[in-house]
Amino acid sequence: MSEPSSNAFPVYWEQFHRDCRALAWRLKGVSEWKAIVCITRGGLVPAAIIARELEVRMIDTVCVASYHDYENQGEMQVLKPIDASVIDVEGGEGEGVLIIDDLVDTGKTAKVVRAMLPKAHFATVYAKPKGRPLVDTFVTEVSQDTWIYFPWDMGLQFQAPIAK
Ligand SMILES: O=P(O)(O)OC[C@H]1O[C@H](OP(=O)(O)OP(=O)(O)O)[C@H](O)[C@@H]1O
Ligand SMILES: O=c1[nH]c(=O)c2nc[nH]c2[nH]1
Ligand SMILES: [Mg+2]
Repeated sequence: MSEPSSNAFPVYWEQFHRDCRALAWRLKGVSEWKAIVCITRGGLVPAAIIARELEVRMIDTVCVASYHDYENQGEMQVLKPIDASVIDVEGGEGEGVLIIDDLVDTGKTAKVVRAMLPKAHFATVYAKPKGRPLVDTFVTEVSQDTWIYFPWDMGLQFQAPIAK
């Protein structure tokens, strides 16, 4: 079991959309992107925004699960591999393929997916220091003891006044 995160980094929809657009700007011109592979489920929303901005229409998923319990990573399971039509793009190693995830934390997910397409470009919106060496392009780094709260995981609730 890992130490609980001591900092919280809540991300709102508007900020997330802006950060995904910033990532698209960084990726524009890096390569002629032939396909996007998004790592479910966290990569689905950024991949939709980036595919729209970079006009990529060939989109696939690689389905993995490892955080079965909040903040505690278990054994990595690959539920669905990358499709052969994407593996075969440009001769098989991932040249011109963009892999998208919402964040890299320990780097465990990135390591497993990178091994599937070694020449693909790996991009995330957020990165923590342990996983950062596995990412080619990202937008914002947060400390390792920060937990990022995504808008799709949150809801509105009453806040007690600060004075209380
Ligand atoms: O760098 P790591 O320590 O491997 O952590 C990063 C991964 O953890 C989260 O996914 P998660 O496995 O929780 O599944 P989800 O995307 O379905 O929420 C996140 O979306 C990344 O894919
Ligand atoms: O919502 C999340 N926030 C995080 O900081 C994180 N790290 C791994 N998996 C994560 N999921
Ligand atoms: Mg994920």
